Amino acid sequence: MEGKGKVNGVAAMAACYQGFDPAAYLQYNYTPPRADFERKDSIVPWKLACLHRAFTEGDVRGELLVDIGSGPTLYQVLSGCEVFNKVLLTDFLEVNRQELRGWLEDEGGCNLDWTPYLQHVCKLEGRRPSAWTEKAAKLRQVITDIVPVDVHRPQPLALDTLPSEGADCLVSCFCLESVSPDLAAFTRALGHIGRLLRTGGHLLLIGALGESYYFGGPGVRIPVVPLNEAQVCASLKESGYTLIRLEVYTLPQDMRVGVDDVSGVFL
Ligand SMILES: Nc1ncnc2c1ncn2[C@@H]1O[C@@H](CSCCNC[C@@H]2Cc3ccc([N+](=O)[O-])cc3CN2)[C@@H](O)[C@H]1O
Repeated sequence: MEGKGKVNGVAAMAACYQGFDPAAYLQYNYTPPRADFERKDSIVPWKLACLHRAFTEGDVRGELLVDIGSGPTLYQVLSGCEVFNKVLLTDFLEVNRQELRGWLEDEGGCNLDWTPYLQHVCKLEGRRPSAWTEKAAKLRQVITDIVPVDVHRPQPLALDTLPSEGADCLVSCFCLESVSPDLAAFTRALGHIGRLLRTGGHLLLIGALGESYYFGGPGVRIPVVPLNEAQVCASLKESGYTLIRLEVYTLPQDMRVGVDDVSGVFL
């Protein structure tokens, strides 16, 4: 039964995603109050500060950074693009890959203005906010491709996508728990993406705690496997990772805006 449940669960998740609406999703999660750069306790500035620290304080740098399940967002690689020569973006849905290409081609074909994000990360880097145009150019220069991914496959990417030794670093934000029907599938997916990483490479994983659903568009309710810190740590250990640091952010009441039932964020 477990095997049968596994196939149906993953197939059912893929069916849920057919209604995913990038523009609505960006509106729900990447505009104020969740993305309010004037508020220290807003979620997006917290995430950007954690990613900035991870890519500048540790020895996390190298040739290739791969973002697993990019969705329609770029914030997850705004710091990493300064310390990796190549950045590969990936997503399961063509609509999201198209959204990312729209920004890359800089012809106004995207649904969110990333300027405040670029300016905020420049500030974190001690640069003047007007350096955001240089950061945008840097990002467009290092993003080598935007490719399909499926974390439920033992080989999540097409075989010839990565060099034989794998990626130096993976980043994955709010993806695995939102695409896995249960904890076992979440843990298996962690193992699958781990095989894309070279020995000694780093995984930066951002995810939701206590989330059981979210809206991927108007009326598009997508089930999520609710996780707590202990389960995240156990799944990482079980799929072969050594945990370096875990940080948890608890959502203030006014960040709970009805688009999901997230109670916290881990990184
Ligand atoms: N099999 C698959 N393999 C890889 N990617 C897949 C697969 N299926 C779907 N995908 C791909 O994964 C998806 C990634 S977006 C997932 C959204 N995660 C939940 C949402 C996000 C969010 C954001 C911000 C905050 N916050 O507190 O600030 C909270 C939350 C919690 N709600 C989507 O791009 C889909 O296209």
